[in-house]
Amino acid sequence: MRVFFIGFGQAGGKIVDMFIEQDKKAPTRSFRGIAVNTARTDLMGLDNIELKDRILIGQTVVKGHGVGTDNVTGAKITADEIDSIINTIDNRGTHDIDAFVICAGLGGGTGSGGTPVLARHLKRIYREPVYAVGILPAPEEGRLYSYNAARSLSTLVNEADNTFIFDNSAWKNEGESVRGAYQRLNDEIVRRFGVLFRAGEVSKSGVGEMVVDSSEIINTLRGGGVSSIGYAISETVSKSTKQKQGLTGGLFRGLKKREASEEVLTGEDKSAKIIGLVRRAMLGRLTMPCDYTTAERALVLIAGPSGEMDRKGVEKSKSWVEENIAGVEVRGGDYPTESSKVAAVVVLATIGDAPRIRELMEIAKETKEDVVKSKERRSSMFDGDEIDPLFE
Ligand SMILES: Nc1nc2c(ncn2[C@@H]2O[C@H](COP(=O)(O)OP(=O)(O)OP(=O)(O)O)[C@@H](O)[C@H]2O)c(=O)[nH]1
Repeated sequence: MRVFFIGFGQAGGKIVDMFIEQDKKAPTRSFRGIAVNTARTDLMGLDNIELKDRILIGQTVVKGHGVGTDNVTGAKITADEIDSIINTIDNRGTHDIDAFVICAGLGGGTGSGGTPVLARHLKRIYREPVYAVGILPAPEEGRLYSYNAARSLSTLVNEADNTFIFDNSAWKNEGESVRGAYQRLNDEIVRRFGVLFRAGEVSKSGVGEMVVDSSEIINTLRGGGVSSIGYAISETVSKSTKQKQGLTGGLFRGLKKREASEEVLTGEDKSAKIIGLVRRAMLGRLTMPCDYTTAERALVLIAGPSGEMDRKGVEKSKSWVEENIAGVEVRGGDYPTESSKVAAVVVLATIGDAPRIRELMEIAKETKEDVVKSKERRSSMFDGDEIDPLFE
């Protein structure tokens, strides 16, 4: 899939910078990316996004210092400067892309406010789908972050074609600070979404047993709402791969009969391994912990050495996923990579129930009520006609 990434705000910019770094190491280029921010230093800290693709917005308002966790200002600045953002996107070229993906931390100000605004405009202008990767704040970051995230997300789900959620709190370790975990969390994000977004691209390693192209990803995400991703990886170099690599010529001929009977075994072995990986991906830690049985659609992707790809394994995995989710639409396929490991990604699309999002909405509601109450209290302090103001 050819993806145009937009990193909005600090978290988004860092993550897109990593996607571009990953793409530079890949045999073929699938990604391009820009970063948008109100903070100059955040933009300067990036390594892989070209300087001309880093856009500083809101200079006249916040003078390059960021919006300080105020997402209403983030949204306003983005709306005011949408033309210059779209111009940069146009200049970078959009004719050959399959989708836009906006990445942002939803708890801050710039990315949180800007992402829904940008999604709306991209959808208005381009035909390609617009997805978001939204990072949820950990509760320990405070209620303002949760409030921002809830407001941003509830707006975003109506603007983007689908929103992938990554929950910082589910991924940081016990006793670890969120900030201290950023690098590791970002690695996890880029690894998972890298496998997903690279699917369908032509690779030097050949084509898969069951090719999956970008239209299948797009159809999986068509339901909108929020989605979560599972991922698992295994060491490969199975017995059959070793044998194929090591046995040639006379030696190979001599062992042909034995190998033929082993092939059956290793064939089943390969299927079993893929099914096992897919189960681990779906039942393990998801980018957003949620009830996978409420997913409306799913996509199963296997990436790894071509010798490890197995049609039957993918088919069986798809059936297993289908038995376990609410909907019946399960797509899937595989593609070869030059890695020595097999990776499985399961996209659980359009999730019907996610306790973490319910919790976030609840915190936001309480926060809003508290803000209203405290405003009323404050203004009531100065109520009354007993004291005359100095002037009207
Ligand atoms: N996973 C991850 N989360 C991050 C990272 N940086 C910040 N966050 C989270 O993102 C939220 C804050 O968003 P930022 O991107 O820092 O804020 P911003 O969009 O730049 O907005 P302002 O700084 O308010 O102008 C918080 O919940 C942070 O925990 C990162 O590198 N990785």
